[in-house]
Amino acid sequence: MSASADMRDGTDMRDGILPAQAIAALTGAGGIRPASAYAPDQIQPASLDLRLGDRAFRVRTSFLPGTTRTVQACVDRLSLHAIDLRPGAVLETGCVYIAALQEALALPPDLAASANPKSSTGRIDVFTRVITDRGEAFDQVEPGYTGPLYAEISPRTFPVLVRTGSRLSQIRFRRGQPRLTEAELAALHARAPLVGAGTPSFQGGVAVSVDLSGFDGLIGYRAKRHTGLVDVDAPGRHRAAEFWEPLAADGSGSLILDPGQFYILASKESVTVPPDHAAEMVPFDPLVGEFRVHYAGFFDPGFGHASVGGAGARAVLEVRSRDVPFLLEDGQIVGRLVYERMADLPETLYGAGAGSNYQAQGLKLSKHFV
Ligand SMILES: O=c1ccn([C@H]2C[C@H](O)[C@@H](COP(=O)(O)OP(=O)(O)OP(=O)(O)O)O2)c(=O)[nH]1
Repeated sequence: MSASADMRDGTDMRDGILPAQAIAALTGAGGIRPASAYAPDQIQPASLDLRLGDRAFRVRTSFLPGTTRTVQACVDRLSLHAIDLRPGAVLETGCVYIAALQEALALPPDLAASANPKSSTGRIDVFTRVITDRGEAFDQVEPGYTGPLYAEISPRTFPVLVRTGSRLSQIRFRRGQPRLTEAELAALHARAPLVGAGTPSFQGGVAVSVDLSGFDGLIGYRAKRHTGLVDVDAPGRHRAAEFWEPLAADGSGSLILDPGQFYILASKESVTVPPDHAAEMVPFDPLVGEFRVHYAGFFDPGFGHASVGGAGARAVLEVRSRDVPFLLEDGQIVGRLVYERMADLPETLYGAGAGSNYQAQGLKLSKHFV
């Protein structure tokens, strides 16, 4: 019997992104090895949140292990200081940290995975990527990978307070190549619009543009500098005004992105992810401008879906300009949504559970702020 047949995950081995119940079954079969029992709501409709372990290392530089090294061997060479995360620790801006995660993997050969920051992590500009032993790319887990997972964490704007169990990243499990072709995307959109109204461009994913006309007079937020700490595990406990400068709509329909500044903006189109699909926002095209949108791109099945109270939800965009000031215009295409088939319908959709903080969102800061 093959390893994959040993590890039945409840999807009858269909190609696609594993839904929550299949992630639970994969865990039961030993394909995911959590150091302790999962936290409530740790399994999301199409992903698993990853928890920080007991220790982090401040390292001199970001790195990839390459085909021959383990992450620990690289940390042994580059570590400046070990930090105990159990009582909680502050991670400073501009520094790079590596922390072992509580979830290790022993994937069957037909399952790969990819990671992304949680949306709440991206919205506070904590740059987070997952690395594996012998890994040659960030956030990518090869089919059949057996070994530990680590998070590389680098707060860019706010210093953050984290602790053992904090959930900054999430992982999706994928069998086969479930990504929709342009023709399949167009057909799905024709059945029920994936973005707003009208016919978008489907090349390389569904085009998403930025709204700079204003939501109740606001076009977005610019992060303040030299702020206090954001406790990543304290939703609703930080005053937005201490961390963010609201950007009022001035009628120009444009915004000059200041290099080095971090912005929260929103899409012009409403976005929908049908329950039997998952989506990911990818940068539009590096050739269209010196700015980057999206650091946290997973969109859950059911996001924006009317059946779970999401109608009209916008995509929140995390935006920064690179080296030069850049003029962003209302309606400019800034990202693309890539859609993938689920291996099975998730038992719970985004918006149906208590832990869905961003269903039906407009221009929305992370859940930490009120
Ligand atoms: O760049 C992004 C990424 C995601 N989302 C939306 C779609 C996604 O379905 C939702 C929640 O994302 P995620 O599950 O990553 O957020 P979270 O931080 O875990 O929040 P929650 O507690 O609501 O799950 O936010 C965006 O608007 N912009």
